[in-house]
Amino acid sequence: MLEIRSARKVFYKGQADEKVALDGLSLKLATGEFGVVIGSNGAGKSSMLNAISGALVLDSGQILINGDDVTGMPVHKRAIRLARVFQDPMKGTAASMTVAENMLLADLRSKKRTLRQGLNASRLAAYKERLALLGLGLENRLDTRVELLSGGQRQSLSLIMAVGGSPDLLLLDEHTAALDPRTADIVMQATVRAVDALKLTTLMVTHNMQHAVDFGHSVIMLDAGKLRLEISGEEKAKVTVVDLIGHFSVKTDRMLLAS
Ligand SMILES: Nc1ncnc2c1ncn2[C@@H]1O[C@H](COP(=O)(O)OP(=O)(O)OP(=O)(O)O)[C@@H](O)[C@H]1O
Repeated sequence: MLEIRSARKVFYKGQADEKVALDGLSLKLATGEFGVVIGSNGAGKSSMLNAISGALVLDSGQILINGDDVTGMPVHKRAIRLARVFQDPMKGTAASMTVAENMLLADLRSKKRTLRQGLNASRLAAYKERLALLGLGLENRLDTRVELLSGGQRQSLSLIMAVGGSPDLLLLDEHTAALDPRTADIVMQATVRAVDALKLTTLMVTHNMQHAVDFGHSVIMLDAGKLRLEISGEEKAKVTVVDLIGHFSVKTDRMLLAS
């Protein structure tokens, strides 16, 4: 469960270029809920994710994860409870290491073990099982160096590595934005498979309105640092790309073409 209470963050306060990034933002995400966050450039989406991860210190307001107030908790302590996947598929994995070695690295990071324990048979079996969740055949490529994988396979591997420690919350920070449309769809399918199988509470930021329509339990729209709209249940099942675009106060050229 995630709760953001009246989060406020102002950059360059009192100066001519003052920017209100979060303006009393409040939202709740239930345990197991997959919320998709949309909003125009500068709406506060990254600031919100950074505030949740602790990278951004709020001026006021609170962040609660599973009921615990983590507002003042340092980033490294909060990191144990959070998983985050970023835009760049090259960042979440080590290119010159194999799929299995990458899984081991993630495993050791989340469980604070030493490298001495290495890749034993039970670990390899567990990694195969995890990778199979993605539906991309990575479980059969344990000995392949990651640099030989496609961008989509690599980003999906980043995702499964990030969630190895059973986090309370998964943050997807435009994790398909750097991929071509077909690959982005493949990664989204893999994401949904993993999120469903592992019952992860997930907050995904995207500029892809079709993904916001097709995936997740709710759509959360931010505007000028506030919650502008929340759509869930039957309303979410019926919503279209055109409906979502209609709620944007600022429309980009790409959106105007799509509507
Ligand atoms: N480190 C910073 N220093 C100064 N201003 C910032 C900083 N980070 C964000 N802002 C400002 O805060 C506002 C919200 O930015 P934020 O990056 O959170 O929006 P966003 O919704 O993620 O936008 P985008 O879709 O372009 O990534 C913007 O006006 C932005 O210029």
